[in-house]
Amino acid sequence: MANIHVIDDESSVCWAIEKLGTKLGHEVRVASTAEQGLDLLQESQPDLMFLDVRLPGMSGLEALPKVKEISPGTPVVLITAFGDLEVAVEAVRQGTFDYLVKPFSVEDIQTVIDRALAEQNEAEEVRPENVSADLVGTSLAMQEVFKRIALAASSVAPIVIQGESGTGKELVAQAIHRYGPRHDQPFVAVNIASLAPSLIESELFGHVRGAFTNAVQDKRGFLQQAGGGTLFLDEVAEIPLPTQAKLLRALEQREVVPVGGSAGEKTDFRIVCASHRDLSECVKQGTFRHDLLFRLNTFQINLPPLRDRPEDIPPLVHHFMHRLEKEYARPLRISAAALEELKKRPWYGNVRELRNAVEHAQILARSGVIEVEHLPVPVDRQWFTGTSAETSVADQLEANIRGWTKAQLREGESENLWARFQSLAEKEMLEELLEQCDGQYLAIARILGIHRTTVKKKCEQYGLLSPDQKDD
Ligand SMILES: Nc1ncnc2c1ncn2[C@@H]1O[C@H](COP(=O)(O)OP(=O)(O)OP(=O)(O)O)[C@@H](O)[C@H]1O
Repeated sequence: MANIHVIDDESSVCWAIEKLGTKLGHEVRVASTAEQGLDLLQESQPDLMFLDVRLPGMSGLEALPKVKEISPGTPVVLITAFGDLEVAVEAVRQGTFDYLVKPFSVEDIQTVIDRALAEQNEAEEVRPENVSADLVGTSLAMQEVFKRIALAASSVAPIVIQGESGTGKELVAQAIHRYGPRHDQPFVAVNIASLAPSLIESELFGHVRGAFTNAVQDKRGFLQQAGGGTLFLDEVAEIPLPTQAKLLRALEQREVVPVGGSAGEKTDFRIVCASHRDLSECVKQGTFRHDLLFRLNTFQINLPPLRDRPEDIPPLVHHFMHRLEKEYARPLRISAAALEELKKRPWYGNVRELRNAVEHAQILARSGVIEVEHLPVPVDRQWFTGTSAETSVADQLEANIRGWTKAQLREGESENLWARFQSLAEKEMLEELLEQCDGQYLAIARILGIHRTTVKKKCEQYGLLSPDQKDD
């Protein structure tokens, strides 16, 4: 039997925890203010405490250091109706065990009680400096994200952030850095998709003078620049396979060898990666090394698309409006109808699209009130997913195959039609894949779902070998 204290001014919360706790065989004592709770604590030190953040008089966060002083071994679960990133960070920083966002279910309470009593205070330290409210979100999904950011910041493990474009992956990476122990060291953000594929390796690892035609002097790469701090690799799935191998080596050995160099430079950076692609899928398709994913994916944060958390739209709109008010030094408001309209839209471009829409509307709203007619037209899904382009390529291919077949028949070239078509298609596909996969048969075999020796045989058959192609 454990001794549990609940400090909350909402009697229904006290009641629910008391009822469940008693049912589980624990002794539960309740208090409705922090002051009463501290008195209770002087009488008996509980095995677990539930503490509301918003209390009349002294707040839960103010009471927390006193609780820790009186009863240092007691795991504390913070309860908040207004959970935000700062609360999450502060909660973890102060060594609280967990925090619950209202409304929560009986199952949530039971999970927390079971975990706390089993583990007895496993919370870790994070630094509180530079707390900022850049990441906005009141939805439960975002509260979970804040909680994971706080936990990620308290460790130095590699982190993978997954989410559609515009969901705030870079902001999350910045927050992990800002709240972490390396916050006063560099934060180096690199969007791999924005680099020319042929330059990715030298941009990441640097190069020595003379390594290639334009390498007129030694250059430090992003990995070296991030030394001591955090390296954020956005769109990490776009790193070519050979460079992935080099990145893995650098992470394992904490040493960076510049392109054209022979000696490695010791470096120590924390790596945070992001991708809008499912990296496990990329591994299945052979475009991402499984050992690298294994190395990077110690802890994952998934950012839900904005359309799955519409309750975040009003606070985000007000956040962006507030920033514009400050930038343009003029008050800005939004009509209820315009806000309703924004809440209804699917936001395939996520928060970035919403931010752009607010900025667009602000320019047109000369009176300072954003109305429906000031909003831009919703952007088509295909614009973000590229499905229309892909469909039209597929359509073109189909049409071309029909056209080619007709032409062959017309010209009386029907002999071995199937074999001729197959070799035509195979050759083009293999040629493209050899280029994409830097000549590695194994990677091509994974993508095609056929055996490596078949790939090799076919490449030889079509004369696609070149002396500089590496055989994995
Ligand atoms: N929760 C949020 N609160 C406030 N601003 C946000 C939030 N999420 C995203 N933004 C804003 O939306 C824009 C896009 O965010 P960010 O660049 O972090 O997204 P991303 O997921 O990294 O996008 P991409 O994958 O395209 O690089 C930025 O202006 C960012 O400030």
